[in-house]
Amino acid sequence: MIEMHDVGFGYRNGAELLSGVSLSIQPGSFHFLTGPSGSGKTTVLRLFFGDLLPTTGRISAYGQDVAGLSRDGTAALRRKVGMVHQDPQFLDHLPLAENVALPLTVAGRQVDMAALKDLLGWVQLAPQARAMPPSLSGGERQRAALARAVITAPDMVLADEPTGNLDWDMSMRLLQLLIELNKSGKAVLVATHDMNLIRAAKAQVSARVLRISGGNLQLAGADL
Ligand SMILES: Nc1ncnc2c1ncn2[C@@H]1O[C@H](COP(=O)(O)OP(=O)(O)OP(=O)(O)O)[C@@H](O)[C@H]1O
Repeated sequence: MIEMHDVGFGYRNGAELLSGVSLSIQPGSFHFLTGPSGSGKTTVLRLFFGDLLPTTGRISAYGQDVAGLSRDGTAALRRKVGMVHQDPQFLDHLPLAENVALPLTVAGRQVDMAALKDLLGWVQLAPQARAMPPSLSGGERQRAALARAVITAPDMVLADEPTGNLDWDMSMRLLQLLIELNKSGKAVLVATHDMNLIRAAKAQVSARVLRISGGNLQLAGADL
């Protein structure tokens, strides 16, 4: 459904970071994206999210070239692709529940309060629904970001180092949520350098592990 075709990318002020990257994300698939710090994991996710455009090559989403999308088209793509950023940001003056519902409210869509309550329950944040973001712990922020990423019922969830600052127990809770999303049919793509997280996931789901190396993607070995 979302595909990179021979994509090259470099930030304006730097050398080419990615070259000849081709990757197809199929419905219901689970991918990990790994590689050293600075290799371009976040950049790949941002390209899939329509946040960056490739310098060369093409990204197609649902049969359409992402570079040709109008503003409304990009907004529509972002409702189909949920993104959990590495360091999720919230509007600090709004309670958690309103932050989670924001992708719907900014799109002028009705918020189904029962569904919002269920979603907060799913990420185990129902008691914090009225809490203000600055009072949340790191694990609560990551779970809130995941809830916000899936409130538009996307087909695909991108997560950038979602367990980066979490202890092992909280990392496992977050991983279970991602696995549940995948089992419900969503494609999941997780950028991480945590090999233990990848091993724990592979014990439960069939996941492909891709490594960025030399600006390209390679299938990681079976040793993981
Ligand atoms: N907005 C930007 N402008 C210029 N250079 C950038 C920008 N964002 C990232 N870079 C550079 O691009 C390279 C890849 O960054 P990216 O964040 O994609 O890597 P990463 O693999 O996700 O790293 P990490 O594991 O440390 O999060 C780095 O050298 C980074 O400094």
